[in-house]
Amino acid sequence: MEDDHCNSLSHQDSDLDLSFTSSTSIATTSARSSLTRSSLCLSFNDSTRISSVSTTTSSTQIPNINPRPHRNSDSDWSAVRAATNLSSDGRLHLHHLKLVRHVGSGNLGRVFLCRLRDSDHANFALKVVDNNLLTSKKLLQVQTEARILSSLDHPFLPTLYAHMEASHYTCFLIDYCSNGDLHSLMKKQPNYRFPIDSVRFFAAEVLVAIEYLHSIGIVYRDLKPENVLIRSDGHIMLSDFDLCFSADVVPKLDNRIIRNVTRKTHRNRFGLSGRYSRRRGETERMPEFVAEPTTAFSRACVGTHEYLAPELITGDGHGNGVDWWAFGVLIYELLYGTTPFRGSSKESTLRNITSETVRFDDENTRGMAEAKDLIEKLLVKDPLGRLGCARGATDIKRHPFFAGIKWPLIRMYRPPEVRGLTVKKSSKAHVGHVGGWPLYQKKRRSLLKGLSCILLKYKGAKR
Ligand SMILES: Nc1ncnc2c1ncn2[C@@H]1O[C@H](COP(=O)(O)OP(=O)(O)OP(=O)(O)O)[C@@H](O)[C@H]1O
Repeated sequence: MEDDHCNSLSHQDSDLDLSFTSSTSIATTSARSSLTRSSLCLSFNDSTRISSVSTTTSSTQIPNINPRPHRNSDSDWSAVRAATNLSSDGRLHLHHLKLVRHVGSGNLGRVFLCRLRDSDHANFALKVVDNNLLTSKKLLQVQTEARILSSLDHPFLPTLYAHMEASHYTCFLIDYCSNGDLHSLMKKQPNYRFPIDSVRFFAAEVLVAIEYLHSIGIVYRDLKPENVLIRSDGHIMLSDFDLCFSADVVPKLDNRIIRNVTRKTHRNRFGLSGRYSRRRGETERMPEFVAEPTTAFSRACVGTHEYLAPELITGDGHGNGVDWWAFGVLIYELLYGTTPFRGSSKESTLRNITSETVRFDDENTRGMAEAKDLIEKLLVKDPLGRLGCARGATDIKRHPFFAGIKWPLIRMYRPPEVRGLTVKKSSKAHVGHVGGWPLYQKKRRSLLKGLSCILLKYKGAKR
């Protein structure tokens, strides 16, 4: 009941109405339950980069509005900006918000669906952390999450509209994802398995989100379907950044050498450069942008059992490769409804991860051979030989499983039609399904056909 506003926040931050903390009795929309695979955070003898963050909590307000270029002109930002402009100190406060309902609880805090008091059209998620209930380790995780959230600016990652520190609460105002998480959606599918084109869609978007995180030096470390939320438009949003660590990244332009291919430009009848032909025997250099934190290093054992990479379990230290391993596990789970190394206990799962190779017992229906090949290349025990570890998403995007995807248009693909996914119509034009031929290409072809007919007629008339 979205409109049954639960306990609202008080009008003065200094005089917080804490009654909303009792709202846990309200049913959660997410399928999170006691069966949820929880993230673990064990430290070996390594302080990791997280420790560079100060442990003191500030009661003063952190400047809470950062411009987010990719969302700058959208209505949610406009609503937040309008509320902020009316505020006496030019900041957003808790009293500008009304809570609608409790959405779920995590390791660190609770998440509420909320709206701005003066504008009912935009939904937001408010993550509320009670600092008094946290150990110093968890406080560090909250600070990591705050730091990471404030640096993100990507359509498949949360936009931090405001970061509020009030009394002993830390609050993050981010995008609300009305379609819940991918794990809950998976449970609604027949045999918990998504059709292959849906897996391709979700995997492609997750890949782009991780590519962005790595390009700014963030190793995510907690990839799993529970942390892939789905927005109202059917596109994904990665969540939960408390286990991330930061590393240096040096972006570079690599030259990819393509053998046996020569491109020769043809001229079409209008004198425009048209299609290319290929000739054997020559090589071509193609510049590619690579920004992968290949020197990232941490010894902390964090993540979720079934998704841990072998190097995390052995504790020898790990880097960017843990995300590419987890990406392989994610694709496997979305396709098969279970993870590849799952054992009868957590210990046997960990043993399987370090000793077993991934196995597939089913037939190769359409697209499955490519999917299996990609999974095998991601689930290589040695990170040095794992796809993605050396050059990041650039290499993974080229895998035949993703053939045909127009990566710059990824936001424009139509989300899959799967059971339980309600996609709100957006004003954005779609370019087709990820598995199919983008619609805009069909349109462009018929437009060109029409144009050439007109030009031929015109030439004929002149003669
Ligand atoms: N922006 C959001 N929109 C909709 N639901 C959300 C949003 N963020 C979190 N949730 C849901 O709220 C619940 C709690 O999320 P939260 O991130 O606090 O916990 P968590 O995922 O368990 O993370 P942690 O690892 O920090 O415990 C989860 O069920 C999650 O799916």
